[in-house]
Amino acid sequence: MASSTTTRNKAAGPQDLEVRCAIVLETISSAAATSEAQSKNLKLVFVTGGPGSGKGTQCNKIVEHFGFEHLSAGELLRAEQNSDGEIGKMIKGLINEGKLVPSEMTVKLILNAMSKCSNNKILIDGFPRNDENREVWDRVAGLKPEFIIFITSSEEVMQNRLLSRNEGRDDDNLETIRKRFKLFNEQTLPVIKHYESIAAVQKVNLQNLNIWYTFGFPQLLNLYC
Ligand SMILES: Nc1ncnc2c1ncn2[C@@H]1O[C@H](COP(=O)(O)OP(=O)(O)O)[C@@H](O)[C@H]1O
Ligand SMILES: O=c1ccn([C@@H]2O[C@H](COP(=O)(O)OP(=O)(O)O)[C@@H](O)[C@H]2O)c(=O)[nH]1
Repeated sequence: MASSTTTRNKAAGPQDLEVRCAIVLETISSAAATSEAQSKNLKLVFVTGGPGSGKGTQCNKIVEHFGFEHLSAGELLRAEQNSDGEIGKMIKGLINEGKLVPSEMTVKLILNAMSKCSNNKILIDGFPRNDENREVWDRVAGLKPEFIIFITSSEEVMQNRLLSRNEGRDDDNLETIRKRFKLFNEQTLPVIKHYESIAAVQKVNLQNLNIWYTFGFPQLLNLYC
């Protein structure tokens, strides 16, 4: 409990109290989306891995070959950062600092996006990133993933990929990349460890694989989804 509070304070800052309250209120209404989601026989797969490990790349291939819908938490947040007002500014600031956006906001965006999906097979890319993310997800969404894909690579390879991916992202600079790696090691790896005790985690090293890995996923996807 104490560690979630610390993470929460670090991510949001005291000036965001008003913003946080608004988010919590909106989150309650997205609980309605959750019960609808449950009745759709949803199959969720979480896709995790360090920044630049290739999560988005593999997700695009899985969508192409296995008919999943791809929801990237980072992309949903980047779309939201352009919204007017304090919330957009807050998200932009946190992403550019390599910090996490408050969990309520991310969960709300994922649930809203899920409620618009007609597909019942959904990849959730880049979430949850820390224990507090997972707690809020479990509390608000209450949906367990069928399994988790965990993509690994060395930091050197991931850093080179991020610095040359040319997507115009402000957070793909050396200083922020180092902060994102630190956050991944300190906060995301423990969440993956947690999932290893309650769900199947498929770990795939794509460091030397210059191609997509879809050929490795069919058994899993057929088995679980
Ligand atoms: N297996 C791979 N081999 C070489 N380059 C890759 C591989 N997977 C992804 N990339 C490249 O690395 C960069 C980061 O990949 P991306 O899928 O955006 O990572 P993430 O979503 O994990 O941040 C992109 O430019 C992508 O084209
Ligand atoms: O659940 C999430 C997912 C992403 N982010 C923010 O969005 C950034 C980019 O995440 P994304 O998954 O798009 O990229 P990656 O860092 O994996 O390359 C992260 O560094 C965080 O600042 C967040 O706060 N919560």
